[in-house]
Amino acid sequence: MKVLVTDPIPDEAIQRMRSEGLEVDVRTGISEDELVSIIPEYEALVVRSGTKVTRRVIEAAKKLRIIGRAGVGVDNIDVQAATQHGIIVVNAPGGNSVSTAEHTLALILAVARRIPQADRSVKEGRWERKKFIGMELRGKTIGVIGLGKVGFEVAKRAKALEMNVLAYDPYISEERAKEIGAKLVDLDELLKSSDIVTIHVPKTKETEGLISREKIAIMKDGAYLINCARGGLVDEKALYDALKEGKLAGAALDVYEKEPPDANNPLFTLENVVTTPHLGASTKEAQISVGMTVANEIINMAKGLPVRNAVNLPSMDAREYEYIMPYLKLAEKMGRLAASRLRAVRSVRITFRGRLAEVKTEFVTRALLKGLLEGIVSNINLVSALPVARERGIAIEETRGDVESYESLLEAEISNGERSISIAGTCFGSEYRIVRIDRYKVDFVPEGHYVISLHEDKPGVIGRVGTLFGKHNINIAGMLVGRYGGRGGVQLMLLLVDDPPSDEVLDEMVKLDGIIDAVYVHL
Ligand SMILES: NC(=O)C1=CN([C@@H]2O[C@H](COP(=O)(O)OP(=O)(O)OC[C@H]3O[C@@H](n4cnc5c(N)ncnc54)[C@H](O)[C@@H]3O)[C@@H](O)[C@H]2O)C=CC1
Ligand SMILES: O=C(O)C(=O)COP(=O)(O)O
Repeated sequence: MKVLVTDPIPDEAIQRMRSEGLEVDVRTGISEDELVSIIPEYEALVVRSGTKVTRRVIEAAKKLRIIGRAGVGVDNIDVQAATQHGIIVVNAPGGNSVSTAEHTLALILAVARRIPQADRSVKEGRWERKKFIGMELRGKTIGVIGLGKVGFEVAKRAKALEMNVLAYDPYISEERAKEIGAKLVDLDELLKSSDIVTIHVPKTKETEGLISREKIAIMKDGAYLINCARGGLVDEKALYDALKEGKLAGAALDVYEKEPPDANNPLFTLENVVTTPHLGASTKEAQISVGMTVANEIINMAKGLPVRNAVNLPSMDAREYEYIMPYLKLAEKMGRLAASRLRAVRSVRITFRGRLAEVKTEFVTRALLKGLLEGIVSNINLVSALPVARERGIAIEETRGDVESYESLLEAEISNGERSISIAGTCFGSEYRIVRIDRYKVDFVPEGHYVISLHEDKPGVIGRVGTLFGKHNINIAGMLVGRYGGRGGVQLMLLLVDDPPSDEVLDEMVKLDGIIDAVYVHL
């Protein structure tokens, strides 16, 4: 896999990818035009907040399969365009939360005690002790907007400074807020009551301009505003006016509407504004953490393993992820097997039984659809499988239930409108097995070249098949006959062959006395 890195990440992360045989090129600081011209040769792209991964970049990419964001915010990546092109976007949630929270605290203390201004004054030869009167934090109220990973860590640290913590986050539970001693309130109440307002929400269509001129107007007089999340969440012009007029006592900003900002940004002329150049995540620890997370995701992808933190796929915790992994392989193989027997699939019903019914299974469904569609649609993967299946009008139904004799069972009933096939499988640790095809009980690891056929249960059929394959010099490595209902009737045969048979061999096989049909599938 060829990997392009366009923002600075630690050497350790680059070496990690190289040690797994990945070819890594580092080209930091390149323009969009340069990126567009070189992206076609790469399968993976690693960025931070500096590179803008626009639709134009994504459309120019010919082989790109994964974009790794060594950090959290993905607002610099056109995720929708990536999804449409089947490109997985991964980030590294949590790895930089503490560093960003610490930076937020540093900004709060800096603006409340006017440290940068005082530092400048001393270095310029003055001794202005009366000028730099600050505000004690103890007993003051801090309003945390967005009680996610960073917001939570900020709240925790504010408590240690003996502050009252209010939080506004419509997506978080009361219990989570209580854990940290924060009181959940609505946005207006938070703004009216807080001496310090700090923002920790992602930049989305919903949050853009969240702290508008109207919202600033309802803030407490003499309050401070801290933005260590994203530019564009705060109306910079309105913030400037509020600071200039003395409505707000000060602001501390790590992020800007435009990055890098224009040197003549009016906010930079104000004495009561403290600034840093998007440094929240810039610690050695955070960079190693997010860099290694993304490197490992890219290595997983290169090995054909699913990734853990895709923003355009559901996320999973580590235990669920481990449990579900073999089921992803199983589901994909079940999809392939079904596709070999049915052409245009119209409906898929998936049943998760046992422990599997209790975990997040969206990946399993996607893996099954991937197996079903990969022979028909190019560039199908876990990201594109679901939208592509929907686009093609495939009805997808998921149900859950109990099971006896296995810990978990995965069942799929797949139909093309005329015929259907039903397959069931299970996993034992990391090993996956198919245990039923239609009404036939089987038990095999679906790996390798298979010929699957139906035949009349009468003497001589299996011998004739053996002779045919022998004649064409195809070694039969394994054979399994799934019997249903005792002697006679129609039975299922699975042949594991060392080499794929040609269409002519399969035609010859179907013509043999007693054979009803036969298909080849690579599992
Ligand atoms: N300055 C820097 O270098 C860094 C900045 N960040 C930024 O900080 C922000 C937060 O990051 P994390 O805590 O890791 O993300 P997160 O996803 O853990 O937390 C975001 C929180 O915002 C809440 N939220 C979403 N929409 C909301 C709305 N309309 N109103 C109120 N709350 C809302 C969510 O429920 C969630 O709890 C992101 O914008 C991220 O990009 C993160 C790391 C470093
Ligand atoms: O992780 C984030 O969201 C950040 O804002 C950090 O950005 P950076 O990786 O330092 O460019």
